[in-house]
Amino acid sequence: MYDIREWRHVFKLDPNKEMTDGQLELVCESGTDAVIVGGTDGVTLENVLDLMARIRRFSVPCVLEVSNMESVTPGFDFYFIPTVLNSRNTKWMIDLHHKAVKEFGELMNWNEIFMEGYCILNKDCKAAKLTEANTDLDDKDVVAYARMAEHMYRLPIFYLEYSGQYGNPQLVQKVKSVLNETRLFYGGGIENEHQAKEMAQFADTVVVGNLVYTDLQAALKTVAAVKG
Ligand SMILES: CC(C)=CCC/C(C)=C/CC/C(C)=C/CC/C(C)=C/CC/C(C)=C/CC/C(C)=C/CC/C(C)=C/COP(=O)(O)OP(=O)(O)O
Ligand SMILES: O=P(O)(O)OC[C@@H](O)CO
Ligand SMILES: [Mg+2]
Repeated sequence: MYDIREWRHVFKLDPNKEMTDGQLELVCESGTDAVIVGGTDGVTLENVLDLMARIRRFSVPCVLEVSNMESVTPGFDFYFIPTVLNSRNTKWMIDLHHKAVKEFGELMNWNEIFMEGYCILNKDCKAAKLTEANTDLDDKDVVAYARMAEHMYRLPIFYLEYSGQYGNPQLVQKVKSVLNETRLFYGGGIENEHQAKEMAQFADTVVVGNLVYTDLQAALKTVAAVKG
């Protein structure tokens, strides 16, 4: 399925974490809509190439979520570029992006590239620390970021990121209620089918990350929970 607007469930695999071929096969053949390759730290060209080549044995769509320029490589179906809307540092909103496009603009196939407006809400996660995210936000602040993503920046994806922590379903519902064109991705702390199903009521796309590494069987069950 190569239309990201139809994705309901995706797994996010961290190139900096170990996974056997058998485990990777279960993930790629699980019925998930796509596999995103991404992480905050330790992402290198070598570990991205290795994971991409191993995922490419399967037919599942495969995305690189760019977290640094050094690890960008051809060969993925899509490239997701995060911009952290609630960062206190313009580096993570626009500066790195400007630098990358200045250098590689000629090579970029814009049809494969999708911007993700991140709103990071778990103050303790690595991405929040790295990007100096202001996580001290109330629901109205988050809803305002969502509206900006859709109406001011016309971003294809608004990503509510709780990496490592299960978020607030009521907030996800509120955010969804103000989005029409922009797709709402929810990711963070999903540990079982129940949580995956709960967030799938409101988010367009549910992202399951760390559970793949901590409890693969539980992670696999989230696919049916979300896709029904
Ligand atoms: C040659 C070729 C094919 C070219 C392709 C063209 C292309 C796509 C070029 C890229 C152009 C471009 C504009 C790049 C942007 C450059 C860049 C570095 C932008 C910054 C991205 C950013 C804001 C990163 C910050 C961190 C972040 C938000 C990462 C997202 C992933 C995330 C939150 C993972 C969760 O963390 P995790 O590591 O899993 O944490 P745990 O280990 O605790 O679980
Ligand atoms: O690893 P978890 O907590 O499932 O989060 C998924 C994803 O949103 C991380 O970027
Ligand atoms: Mg992770």
